[in-house]
Amino acid sequence: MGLYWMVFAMVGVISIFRVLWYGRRPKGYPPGPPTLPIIGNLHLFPRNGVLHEKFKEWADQYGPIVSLKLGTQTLILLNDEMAVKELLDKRSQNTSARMDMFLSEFGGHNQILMRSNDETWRRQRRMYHQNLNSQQADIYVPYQSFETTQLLRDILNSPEKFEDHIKRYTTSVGYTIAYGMRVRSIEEKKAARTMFEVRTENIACSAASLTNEHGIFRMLPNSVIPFLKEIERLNRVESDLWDEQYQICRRRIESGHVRPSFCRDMIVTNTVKADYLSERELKFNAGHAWAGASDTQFNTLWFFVKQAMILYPECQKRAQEEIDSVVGASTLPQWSDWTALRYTRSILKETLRFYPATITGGMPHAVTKDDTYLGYLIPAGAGLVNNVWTLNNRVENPRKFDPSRHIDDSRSTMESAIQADATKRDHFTFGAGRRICPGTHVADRGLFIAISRLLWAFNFERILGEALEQDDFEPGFITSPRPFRCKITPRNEAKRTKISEIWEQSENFLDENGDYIQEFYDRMVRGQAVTA
Ligand code: HEM
Repeated sequence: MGLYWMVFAMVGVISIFRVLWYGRRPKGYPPGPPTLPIIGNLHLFPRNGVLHEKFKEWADQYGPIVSLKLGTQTLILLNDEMAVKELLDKRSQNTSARMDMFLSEFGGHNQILMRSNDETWRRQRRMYHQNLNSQQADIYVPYQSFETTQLLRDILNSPEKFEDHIKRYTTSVGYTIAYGMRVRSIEEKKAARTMFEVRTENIACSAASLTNEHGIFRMLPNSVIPFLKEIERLNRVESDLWDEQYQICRRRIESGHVRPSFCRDMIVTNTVKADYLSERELKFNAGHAWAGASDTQFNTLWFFVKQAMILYPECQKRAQEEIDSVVGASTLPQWSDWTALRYTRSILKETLRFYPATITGGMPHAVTKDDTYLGYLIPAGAGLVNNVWTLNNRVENPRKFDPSRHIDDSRSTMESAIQADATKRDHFTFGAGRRICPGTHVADRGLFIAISRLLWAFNFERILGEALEQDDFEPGFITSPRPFRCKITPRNEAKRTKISEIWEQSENFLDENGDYIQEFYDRMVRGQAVTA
């Protein structure tokens, strides 16, 4: 009996010890804030959405790499350029996995952003490299140019709805690049509304993260946990959505119409056995290109209006003077003006640095095997955060919006990201290493064309008496400014007339549903200019 109780007591003590051990930072890990048993540092995570500021505070206090314990999981913040270059770029073979995430199990692990770096991810990624590289991205410039002509017309007609118009622009550009079809209006297009519903379902994501941290939930049947039912519903909605768009694209190919798109190119090039993707994987790849291109670019352009136009009117004026002298008052700027429009291009770079839509660094990379850096253990399974807010603010006078800091930099986002000296990167907004955003070429073009044309067309002014705080963000995985109002007017009467004329010409290429007519695609495929 005595022995029985002794064993029982020992097992009890060991179990309590083990439970209390959870959440503690083991010896040799990078430094970080003190932990509590079981929860680690979870209690220190702000509830009001200013996580990026907390990450910066920890970086300032503990140095270039900081470790955090989230229950049983470890998160490591990379806070300087050297850490990102060394760990995410140079050691990418070991740092391109994703953390074990419950959310990624839904949809059969087909969401490229969350999928770990297995064979299917490699094939999905390859499709992006093949079909959205810089030459391929050039093919889609006519879509982006066309869509800006509607953007200008929409803002001219209802300037107070500028936010909706920008959202339509990026959603339609994403849709045509993904599938070769347009979104004339988000209200009219159910698929676009559904895409945003699924994409912005943050509550489900944060609920699911609880399940990662407390693994016991993962053993229970999904039917007994209420938020899992919601995630399952969302994933069914998403799967049906991608299926529907894919089938439309497929039918168009079968009927012999050439609509340049990522989906079409994937279907056509999906012939190499070593890189073959199943139909379901193709559908998800196309769907996530659309989703990945829409809210990120929308929020970047919305931020651009906020600071470049409203809070820093002198930058607006300088860019307008540049556009007038380089391009001329009556011609719309083009993608080919990237090199000549130095200041305008710098406004884009500075917007991405100043207000990264992926403000907490996007999805953490994960470590496959134990490693060391600066003498600290980087344990297998830990998440590595490209701590973008901290990294982007490691410049002189960081909270001054100053495009001239990029004036001599004509590199594309990708060229800048892969250069040997990471301290010369323009910003860290698109990530790093093997998981860097594969949409950078498309984003450079779509954002530059929109920004230069908005500056060409309009004056943006602050509404007197209305408060507008510079660093006030909506919390979220993809952040946005808090909604604000501004006054938007054509720069002069000649611009007003020109915007209407350009839209009238553009409309000739649309059918009654607002989709492109065959001639648009024919000219695009032949490389002929389609619109202004
Ligand atoms: C302002 C525009 C954009 C921003 C700021 C942005 C940012 C990011 C970031 C930070 C990541 C994670 C990178 C990492 O893990 O290191 C990412 C991944 C991704 N982005 Fe973008 N992105 C943008 C536009 C686009 C566009 C236009 C597309 C598609 C056409 C796209 C498709 C993707 C995909 C598929 C991934 C997942 C890659 C993977 O996990 O392997 N993004 N993006």
